[in-house]
Amino acid sequence: MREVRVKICGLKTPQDLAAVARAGAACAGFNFFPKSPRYVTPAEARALAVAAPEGLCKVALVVDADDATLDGIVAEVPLDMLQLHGHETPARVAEIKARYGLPVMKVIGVAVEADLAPLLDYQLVADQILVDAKAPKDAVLPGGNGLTFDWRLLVGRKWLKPWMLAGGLTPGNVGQAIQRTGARQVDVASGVESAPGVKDAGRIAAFVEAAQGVKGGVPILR
Ligand SMILES: O=C(O)c1ccccc1NCC(=O)[C@H](O)[C@H](O)COP(=O)(O)O
Repeated sequence: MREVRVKICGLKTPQDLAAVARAGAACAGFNFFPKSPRYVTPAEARALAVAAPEGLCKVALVVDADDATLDGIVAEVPLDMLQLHGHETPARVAEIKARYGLPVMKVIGVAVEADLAPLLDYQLVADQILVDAKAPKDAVLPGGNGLTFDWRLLVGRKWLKPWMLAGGLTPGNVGQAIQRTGARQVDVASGVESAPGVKDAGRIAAFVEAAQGVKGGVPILR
């Protein structure tokens, strides 16, 4: 069975990038949501992206971004994927994919089974799906809140596109999350930090090791 791919989201410094590369993560995420403690400007993200080792997938996280914002990011930062973490409709996902010619990963926030209803429509237009915990109504951030959701909602699901699991993952629970859901890709932001927006190289290494050390990855049926 192939290795679990890990994405570490919200990198801000060259030290973060070095830790991610050293740990053997597959993807690095740059966060362009201005209210986030993980926010980077396009210029800051560019400096990190150009220094990234070959083969590290560079992902831009945006939230309901308009064309002007996306134009600025895509023109400045060498990217491999766009992560849409807002309320983008399937039509908007298709529009962004066509406009920039980059693979697009659409995020679905999940708290209850009904939240998974739009999955089919999004799988028809996006290249990948990221299943994350749904942010509470009063949350400032639509993601990166360190919340988990009921992983049993994913068990036995048929997927048309590659998908990634996120939401409250940590070095301590990622192995169990992979075993319970059968995820082959995982994403983390706050679970590898010492404070909001401050990545911890030791936790990054421990997370990747825990994710890649899982044997079997067979979903446990309800
Ligand atoms: O991390 C943020 O600050 C953030 C802000 C706005 C939208 C999304 C955001 N983060 C998304 C992620 O980094 C992850 O994909 C995901 O939400 C998991 O976060 P966490 O539970 O902290 O691991």
